[in-house]
Amino acid sequence: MGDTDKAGIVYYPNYFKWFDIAGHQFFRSCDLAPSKLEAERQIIVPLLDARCSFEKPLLYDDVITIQTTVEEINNKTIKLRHEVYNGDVRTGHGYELRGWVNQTADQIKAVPIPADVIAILNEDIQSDQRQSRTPFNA
Ligand SMILES: CC(C)(COP(=O)(O)OP(=O)(O)OC[C@H]1O[C@@H](n2cnc3c(N)ncnc32)[C@H](O)[C@@H]1OP(=O)(O)O)[C@@H](O)C(=O)NCCC(=O)NCCSC(=O)c1ccc(O)cc1
Repeated sequence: MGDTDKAGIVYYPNYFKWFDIAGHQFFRSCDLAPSKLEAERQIIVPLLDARCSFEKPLLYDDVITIQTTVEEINNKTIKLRHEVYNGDVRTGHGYELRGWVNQTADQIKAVPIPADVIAILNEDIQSDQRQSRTPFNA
């Protein structure tokens, strides 16, 4: 509701907010919750790059679903692909590139993604099982 303008059309920055929420949901669904990464590994996953293509309008009262999958695993970054659906109709898609970054009192530095995390993320690439589907009200 609060995500639309007076005419009832969704305001575009909301897509990036939904991407952020869906990305966090995705990491939680893989047992890689950002709060856990920070507490247990001193790792944060800041956004380095993002993109969105807007294909169809979204209106007041539409209930949307975000489908999130791993698009790329690089040395120190992960690219998540997000697709936004209103029912069966895709209204937009894009990506978030997140860094795998060690944060200590002294420094913030990207570091190589460890093998156990690569294995978890590869499972997502190879199967449809771990796609996070997050419903929102536009
Ligand atoms: C994250 C950084 C410290 C990494 O810097 P460095 O340690 O020098 O790493 P590098 O420059 O070598 O880059 C590491 C990798 O990222 C890639 N990279 C870095 N920046 C970019 C951009 N802008 N686009 C694409 N790729 C990039 C780079 O190519 C390297 O890739 P691979 O090695 O091939 O995997 C620095 O890039 C930075 O501070 N960037 C700004 C991040 C930021 O402010 N984002 C805005 C939102 S903040 C946020 O999202 C957040 C903050 C805190 C949290 O707890 C959670 C989230």
